[in-house]
Amino acid sequence: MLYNKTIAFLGAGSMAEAMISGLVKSGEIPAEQIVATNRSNQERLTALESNYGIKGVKRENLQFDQIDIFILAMKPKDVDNALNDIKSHIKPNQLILSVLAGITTSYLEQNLHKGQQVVRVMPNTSSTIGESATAISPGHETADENVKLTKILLECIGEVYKIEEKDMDIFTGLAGSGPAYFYYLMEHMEQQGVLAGLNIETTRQIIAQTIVGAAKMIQKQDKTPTVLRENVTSPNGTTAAGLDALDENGGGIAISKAVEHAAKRSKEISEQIQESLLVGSLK
Ligand SMILES: NC(=O)C1=CN([C@@H]2O[C@H](COP(=O)(O)OP(=O)(O)OC[C@H]3O[C@@H](n4cnc5c(N)ncnc54)[C@H](O)[C@@H]3O)[C@@H](O)[C@H]2O)C=CC1
Ligand SMILES: O=C(O)[C@@H]1CCC=N1
Repeated sequence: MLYNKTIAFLGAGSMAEAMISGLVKSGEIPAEQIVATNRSNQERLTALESNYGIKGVKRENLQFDQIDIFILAMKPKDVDNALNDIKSHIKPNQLILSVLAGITTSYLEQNLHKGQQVVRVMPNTSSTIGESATAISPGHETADENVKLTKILLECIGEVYKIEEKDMDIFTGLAGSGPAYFYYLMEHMEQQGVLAGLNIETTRQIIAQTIVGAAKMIQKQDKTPTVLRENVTSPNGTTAAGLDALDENGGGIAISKAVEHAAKRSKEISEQIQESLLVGSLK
């Protein structure tokens, strides 16, 4: 289903690169069938070409009729310009995936053709190594075969969860932004390792393996995080001392707030974009 498809990334930043890397590494789609374009940074396109074997194409040279799947990968604030730009070049049956935080399928549908095939997608940067947790929510008129195609494509870069669009904000707070929370945690753990005299590289690998191990315990066993946490925690032992410090310093609340605020920001972006559309239509 995938092997003959051509894919164009509109936007060539971090997220596009993560997806390109994962797709190319998967071997499920030939690199030369992947195209990336951006506003004007030719150097960036050349780097993507040489690193992944894909084609970097200037926007004015993009052959829209040769593309099966477009992936919108610009910042949410640039979506208006991007949709205006592509609308006259695409057909309603061409599949548009959008990875933009907060941009709803309704918004995409309102700004593209009637019956436009759209799917909202939320990957994360672990796409780079095929380990993303990616959500998909199809548009109102998107055919089942296109949802299936989207799922097959995104399974090349990790696990795919089909969710209701109303849940996209919380998914973004958990998984789209999620890797950053773990990196933040790692930065702080690393500082302590180094402060105690460990070599930074060794410390980093120790922490990474600890996180991988904990994550795999959840994936491979039918046990809750609470049970697994309790198994680590000996009465009056080292873990209890660590967890007490987390509690005393608002660790749990901080983590909850991080997810809550990221989800809230995703919702806010939707509202702001929708508002700007309304203002535009009143002009
Ligand atoms: N970075 C991440 O971890 C994740 C990002 N996203 C979403 O991915 C999108 C991109 O994020 P990043 O890659 O981090 O941003 P970035 O700033 O690294 O890249 C944005 C790219 O879009 C290009 N661009 C802007 N307007 C354009 C247009 N009209 N046509 C073609 N290209 C255009 C820019 O030149 C740049 O190459 C955002 O909407 C974000 O919400 C979603 C999930 C995770
Ligand atoms: O920070 C952002 O807005 C994007 C969306 C999810 C992860 N990065």
